[in-house]
Amino acid sequence: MPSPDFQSASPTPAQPVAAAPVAPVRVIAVASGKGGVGKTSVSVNLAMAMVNAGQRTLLLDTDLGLANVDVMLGLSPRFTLADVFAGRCELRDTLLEGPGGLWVVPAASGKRHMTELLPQQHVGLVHAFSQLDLPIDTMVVDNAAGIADGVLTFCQAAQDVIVVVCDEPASVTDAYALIKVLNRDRGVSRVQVLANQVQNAAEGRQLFGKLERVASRFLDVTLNYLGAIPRDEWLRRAIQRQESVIEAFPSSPSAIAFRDIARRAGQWQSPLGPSGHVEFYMERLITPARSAVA
Ligand SMILES: Nc1ncnc2c1ncn2[C@@H]1O[C@H](COP(=O)(O)OP(=O)(O)OP(=O)(O)O)[C@@H](O)[C@H]1O
Repeated sequence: MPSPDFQSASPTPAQPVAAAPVAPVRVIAVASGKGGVGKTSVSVNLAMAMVNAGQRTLLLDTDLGLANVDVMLGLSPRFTLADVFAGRCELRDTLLEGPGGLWVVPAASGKRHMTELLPQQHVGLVHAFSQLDLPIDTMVVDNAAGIADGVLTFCQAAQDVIVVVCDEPASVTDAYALIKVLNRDRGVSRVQVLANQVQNAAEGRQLFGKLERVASRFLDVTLNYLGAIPRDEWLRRAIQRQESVIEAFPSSPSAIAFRDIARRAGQWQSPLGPSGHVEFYMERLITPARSAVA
């Protein structure tokens, strides 16, 4: 059983990190319910588009069973989250510097026990980020498929959740199941819907319409349509090259769409303060509020 306590991880040489910043960190969780719809592609390319837009960005892979952010970016992790949970290193030791200065925290693939973490270990991971002292503006969290406790905790702990759907009946029903449990069990009241692998713009809107009709009937949640990423052969080629499509083929249709999504995500209203639940970088939401009234 992995250690439930992040802070008790064995000491390793500290890596140089900058002084603690106080600005709030925008945390965006990417999830889908169904697997294989393109969550990791969205997380990697959204994060890269944010880096290109000048945002200091950290990409966290929480798919502890089938991690692949590092593979998609051609990175070779020395330590992963599995090592942190096993007490072999601290969270900061897993940090990798990716293309363009993108920070990456990789997960571990094929470690079966990593999918069996306790709820308090998921919460421990969320809190451990506050100790990183990494100068970032944005964090993108790539989640596992399904609606397991870890997915729900990481989505709840983010300020915004992007649910990725594609034009398959199971994708829409699983996305609805995820939104339902996030709303009813975790109090998530706003979800961004991103249609992936669409043939045209109308297909994306139709997918959103299907989800919105059921959600508005049965749930107390606001769904926003974030837009669509086209099915794009250039994206597949970029994956083969272990690069983001943003870097490999910047003028491809999917790269253009990702830049547009990143621009729109940058316009979302920031939270006015902590939500009162488990939350990434909670203290950075509190600090500016304090100084504002000082
Ligand atoms: N917009 C797109 N255009 C073309 N192909 C795509 C697109 N998005 C994803 N794919 C294809 O779908 C495959 C699965 O994508 P990805 O690994 O991002 O999905 P996932 O939801 O993260 O999967 P898992 O649930 O297994 O982690 C990719 O390898 C890629 O070939």
